Amino acid sequence: MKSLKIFLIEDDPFFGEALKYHLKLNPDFDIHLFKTGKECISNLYQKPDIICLDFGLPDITGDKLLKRIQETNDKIPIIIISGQEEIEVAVNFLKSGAADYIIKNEHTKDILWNSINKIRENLDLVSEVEDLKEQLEQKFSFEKTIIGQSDAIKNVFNKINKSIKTNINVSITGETGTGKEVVAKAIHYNSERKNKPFIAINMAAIPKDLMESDFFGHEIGAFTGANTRSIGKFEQANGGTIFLDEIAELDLNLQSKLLRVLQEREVVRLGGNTKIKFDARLIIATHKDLAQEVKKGSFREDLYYRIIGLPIELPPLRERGNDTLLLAKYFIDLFVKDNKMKSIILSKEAKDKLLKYHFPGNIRELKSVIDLACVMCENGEILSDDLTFNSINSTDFFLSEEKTLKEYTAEIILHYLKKNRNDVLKTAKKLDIGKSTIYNLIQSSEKLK
Ligand SMILES: Nc1ncnc2c1ncn2[C@@H]1O[C@H](COP(=O)(O)OP(=O)(O)OP(=O)(O)O)[C@@H](O)[C@H]1O
Repeated sequence: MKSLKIFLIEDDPFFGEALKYHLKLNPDFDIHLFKTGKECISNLYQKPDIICLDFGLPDITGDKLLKRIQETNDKIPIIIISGQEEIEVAVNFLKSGAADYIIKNEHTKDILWNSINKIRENLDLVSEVEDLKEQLEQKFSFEKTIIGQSDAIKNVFNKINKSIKTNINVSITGETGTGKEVVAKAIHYNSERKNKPFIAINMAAIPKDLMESDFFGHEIGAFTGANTRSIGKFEQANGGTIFLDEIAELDLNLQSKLLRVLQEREVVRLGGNTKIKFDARLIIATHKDLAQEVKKGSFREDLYYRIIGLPIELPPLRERGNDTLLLAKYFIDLFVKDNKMKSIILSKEAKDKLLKYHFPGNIRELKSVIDLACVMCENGEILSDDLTFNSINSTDFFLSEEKTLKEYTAEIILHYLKKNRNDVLKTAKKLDIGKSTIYNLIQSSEKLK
């Protein structure tokens, strides 16, 4: 715990020393005793945390000294110690910004002790809040935390910068693990809404029958088990940002309800009839091609146009070139710091291996590969063998077989044919090829048997 610098201004040497002696019983209190107001002012450069002032000093009255201190720094809590018992005097001091007013008597030292401790608790809270604010700002000053220097990521930074100046809806697309949520948070925490809530909802993670109540809230008795009123996520996000992740998973019924809510900018809780206004910026994300979903009929066209706003496309990691190595180094440094380890570097072979791999799980996968490599490596260097790829995406394996394009094509057609129970017409339509291509393929594979 940081020690507390306390200025004690008291002209009565006996009383001053007695207070000093008592307060010094707390080893965290760093007491500086002065006998005059002038001494106090000329020592303000030492930045005291608290000042305890005697009301009747020989060179200056308590109220004047209070003012002089406040002119230099109005944040320092000042405790007035006075022989005057009139309530009016105390009230005037408190009105002028004194933190406390203590009467001089045999209890002064104990009351002062408690008063200082209370102020200290407050100061600790204030500094904790300041620290957290600073951390938050650092956390989301996106150029420092969204790592990358490729043209692709610079383009993303440019779009983030554009979006934070207005309230435009933002739609973020990209494969899993490309940083869609990171970008959504960066927009929120760098916008004017940063001190209001950021509420994220993942459509793929909420059971369909709970979604509506989760979005819009419910009143008591709205459905079996609704024993309490619940405030929905849209209401919670008021003034801030609502992030709808995996929006393509929303069913058509909820899509139309969402459209209405976005048009009217108000929600009605389930089982209620009051319209509640809300003001939240909308950011949506999906790994699917929404325009394609509209074409397929699984996503409403009118909702699509309402939410699309400023589109930000996050490229897969494999298209970000050297960013893979920058990110790898960033994750190594994080791991080393979190685990209080000595520094670790990547060998040339390990770098080559990372650059060759195509990371279907993108940055999330890179982070887990690096974390494991930091644990496995020896002598502070990650070698190629320390990098283990546990990709569950079978495309890697499929492509690693190195067949000809004709062979791959045949394999794909046969796969879909089997999936469609040998329905040639359906398969041809799905793959957008002529049915004769499929018949020819079947014939030639029959011949091979
Ligand atoms: N450019 C980046 N710099 C540093 N860390 C990143 C970057 N992009 C993503 N990350 C990290 O990668 C992980 C995955 O990011 P995030 O959850 O934002 O991805 P996502 O696209 O929303 O994934 P999903 O589609 O699966 O929800 C997180 O740990 C995030 O902090």
